[in-house]
Amino acid sequence: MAVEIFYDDDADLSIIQGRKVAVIGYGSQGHAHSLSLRDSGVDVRIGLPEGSKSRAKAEEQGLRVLTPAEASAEADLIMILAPDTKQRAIYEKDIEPHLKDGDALFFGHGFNIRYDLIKPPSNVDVAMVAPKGPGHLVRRQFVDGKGVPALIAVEQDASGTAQALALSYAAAIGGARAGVIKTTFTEETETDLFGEQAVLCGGASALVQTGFEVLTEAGYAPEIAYFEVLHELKLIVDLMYEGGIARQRYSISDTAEYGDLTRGPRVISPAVKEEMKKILGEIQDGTFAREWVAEDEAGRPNFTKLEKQGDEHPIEATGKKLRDLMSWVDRPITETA
Ligand SMILES: NC(=O)C1=CN([C@@H]2O[C@H](COP(=O)(O)OP(=O)(O)OC[C@H]3O[C@@H](n4cnc5c(N)ncnc54)[C@H](OP(=O)(O)O)[C@@H]3O)[C@@H](O)[C@H]2O)C=CC1
Ligand SMILES: CC[C@](O)(C(C)=O)C(=O)O
Ligand SMILES: [Mg+2]
Ligand SMILES: [Mg+2]
Repeated sequence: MAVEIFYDDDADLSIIQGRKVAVIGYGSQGHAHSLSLRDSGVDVRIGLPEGSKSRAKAEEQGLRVLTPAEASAEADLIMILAPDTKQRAIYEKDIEPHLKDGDALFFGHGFNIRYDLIKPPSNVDVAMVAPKGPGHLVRRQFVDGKGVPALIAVEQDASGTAQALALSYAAAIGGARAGVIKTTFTEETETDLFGEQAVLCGGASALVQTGFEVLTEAGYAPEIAYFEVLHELKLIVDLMYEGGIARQRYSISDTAEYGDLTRGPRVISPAVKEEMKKILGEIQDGTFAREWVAEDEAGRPNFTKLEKQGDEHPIEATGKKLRDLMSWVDRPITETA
């Protein structure tokens, strides 16, 4: 089925400019949405708990910070940009008691609706604006006059105008400069989880670490291995981003292209594709969501252990040393990261 793609000309910015928006959370996505909404002329306030380390940052950046309950009570559109595993508790304690007829409840990812963790009342719009990129780059691209594409979805259309509202919000954070695709909470959740697990984060990180290990274990210099499998990956992916895999193949040598065509399928073998299908199945049947929610409730023991192992991988120390010598990389992740 053909998708519907919307651009700035299809969006009416005045719709979101007429709302009182509360952004709950001020992390990767929260800071990007809030600052870009404000820069687009939207009345925005931030909801953060009293002890949150992000309060000072949001205030320094000129935003009004309230508690999540105060922000929800004041607003008529509430965007939840807290961690997925914390959203249900925040919703029940700080948001649900303040929902009024005509309010809108927005999400940046469909996890809590797709897996029935949050069940909103029928008198509010429930919609999603999910940028297809990390929050710090969503903000950086907005500031640079560009935009990260976004998905919008409407789960519940109490007002009859929820889609126009979601599109207006997406335009205000720069998404409609690049393209906004209409989807469902289910499609966004399942494709997003699959993308981050199998390709963008899980697949790419494991590919880079494994390539580094193979080279260094064979006795090659870690610095050369780093440049080869991590630093240059960005340059190769830049070509894919600009012109697809064909542009990448146009720019590389024919020796590289022959290796790409013949060896690539051996690395990403049919067994890898089978494993990817299994991972997708675990997302679709809720296994991953149940595992992640239980891991979080248990205090994240496995997450913490694996994160530490990743931080201690030798590629990190090698990379830090080399990036310190390149003034244009390793910019701090700040407002315009
Ligand atoms: N990271 C990304 O680029 C993307 C994320 N998303 C989605 O966006 C949502 C937010 O993710 P992300 O930006 O990564 O989250 P982060 O972990 O970066 O930030 C979470 C924010 O929520 C705050 N927070 C924690 N607990 C509470 C609470 N009880 N009440 C209010 N605020 C709270 C945190 O405060 P403190 O600073 O004090 O810890 C922090 O500011 C998720 O649904 C995610 O799936 C979607 C697309 C991409
Ligand atoms: C790729 C990871 C992501 O889905 C994103 C930045 O889009 C996330 O959840 O952070
Ligand atoms: Mg994503
Ligand atoms: Mg995601």
